[in-house]
Amino acid sequence: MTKSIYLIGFMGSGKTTIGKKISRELQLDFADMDEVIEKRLNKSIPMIFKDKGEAYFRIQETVVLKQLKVPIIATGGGIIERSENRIFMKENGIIIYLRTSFTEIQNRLKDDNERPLWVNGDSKKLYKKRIPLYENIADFTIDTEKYRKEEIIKKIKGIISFQ
Ligand SMILES: Nc1ncnc2c1ncn2[C@@H]1O[C@H](COP(=O)(O)OP(=O)(O)OP(=O)(O)O)[C@@H](O)[C@H]1O
Ligand SMILES: O=C(O)C1=C[C@@H](O)[C@@H](O)[C@H](O)C1
Ligand SMILES: [Mg+2]
Repeated sequence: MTKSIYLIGFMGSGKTTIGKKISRELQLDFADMDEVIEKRLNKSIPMIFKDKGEAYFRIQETVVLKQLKVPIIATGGGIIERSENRIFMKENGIIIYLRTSFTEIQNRLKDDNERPLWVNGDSKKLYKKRIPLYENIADFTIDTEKYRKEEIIKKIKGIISFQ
């Protein structure tokens, strides 16, 4: 594999969960961008947002995106916000969008307090704004409500096997 697989989608779409499982099953290196940022700054995402603000987080996110060279990458939900990130992913990888409805995300994240923009922001508005961005850059789209996790993983493995 020369290109990375970038998993994209709204918060709670399963990028981290699915990415980790695939990398384990295929024994391919994996990076979760949020985890990389947290380790680098030695701070949790909520603390980064609280202490430094979203703009600072977005800068770190772009730096990490450009440095990571591993086969499977779980991005953060906001990776598509910057056009710079979208161009980079398009040029350097295969982009897989894990499509999930807002209702299902509400269900999955009902007890979450680790995602500042989910907890504090207008998440419905954010969701509506981002959907076209995910859709427009995706090379492949997988509906995470139509398929079980195992089936999603199988589909992604299929995509990888063609690279
Ligand atoms: N396909 C799925 N079906 C049901 N629940 C799921 C599915 N994928 C993930 N989940 C659950 O949704 C929650 C959020 O998943 P996860 O952390 O993988 O999302 P994410 O896309 O990485 O979010 P973020 O953008 O905030 O990093 C977890 O509790 C996870 O178990
Ligand atoms: O959707 C977003 O903007 C975010 C999603 C998470 O993965 C984290 O990257 C952070 O909480 C911001
Ligand atoms: Mg994640």
